[in-house]
Amino acid sequence: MKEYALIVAGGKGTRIKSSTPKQFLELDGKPVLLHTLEAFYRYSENIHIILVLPADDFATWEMLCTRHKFHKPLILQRGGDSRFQSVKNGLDKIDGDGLVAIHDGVRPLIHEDIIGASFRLAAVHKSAVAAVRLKESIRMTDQDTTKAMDRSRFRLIQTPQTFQVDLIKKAYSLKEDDTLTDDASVAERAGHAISLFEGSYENIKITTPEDLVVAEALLRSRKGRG
Ligand SMILES: Nc1ccn([C@@H]2O[C@H](COP(=O)(O)OP(=O)(O)OP(=O)(O)O)[C@@H](O)[C@H]2O)c(=O)n1
Ligand SMILES: C[C@](O)(CO)[C@H](O)COP(=O)(O)O
Repeated sequence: MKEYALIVAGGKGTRIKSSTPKQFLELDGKPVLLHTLEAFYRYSENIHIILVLPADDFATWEMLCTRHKFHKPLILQRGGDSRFQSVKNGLDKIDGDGLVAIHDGVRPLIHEDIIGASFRLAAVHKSAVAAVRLKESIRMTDQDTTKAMDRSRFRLIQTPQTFQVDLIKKAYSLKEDDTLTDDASVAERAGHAISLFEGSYENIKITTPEDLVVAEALLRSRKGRG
């Protein structure tokens, strides 16, 4: 089955408060996004990568990304005003069937084993979404009151989120809704059951400044492990 990776890197990174979008900030000597792309090519030299870049200054980001030569060229696409729009634009670049792993460009610590597991499981279950258990207690808050919750019933959801191409394209053809924060919620809204699999605590999303420090430390420790 044909395998695609749809890497969304079209955001502005407002929460990290940097003038350069966070996917292009340097992490252990190279841009965050390059770490992410390299992990997918480590998984497979034959994977088809669609890379969604910010629509503002698209030509600049395009030049930056094509300067680095991979053995298989990236398929570039313009992002939209929301992650939903960026994923939808990226899916437009896929013709025919297969499986697509949708992944945040700002999760540079993704490991090729997780990518492989997501494709294997999606081939069987039509969807495969990386998730981890909570390591802390949680409470539900409601104005002035709070209530302890059973953490064993919850998962933190990561990417990759891998789907059959036709399923996820149809799901993204429905109307955008702000409450749909990931691809699993978009597929679920379209009536599909979502299969979870074990992600990794290392697969962090660079969202706020301290995440860069943690990512740098994790990358160094990986190098130390060889
Ligand atoms: N319009 C958008 C918004 C987000 N993303 C991508 O979706 C992933 C996860 O989004 P998030 O961490 O929220 O990124 P930003 O939207 O850039 O960050 P912020 O919400 O802080 O502005 C990122 O790789 C980001 O580049 C995208 O492709 N297009
Ligand atoms: C897709 C995602 O990374 C799964 O955890 C997450 O929902 C993105 O959220 P954000 O608020 O747009 O960063």
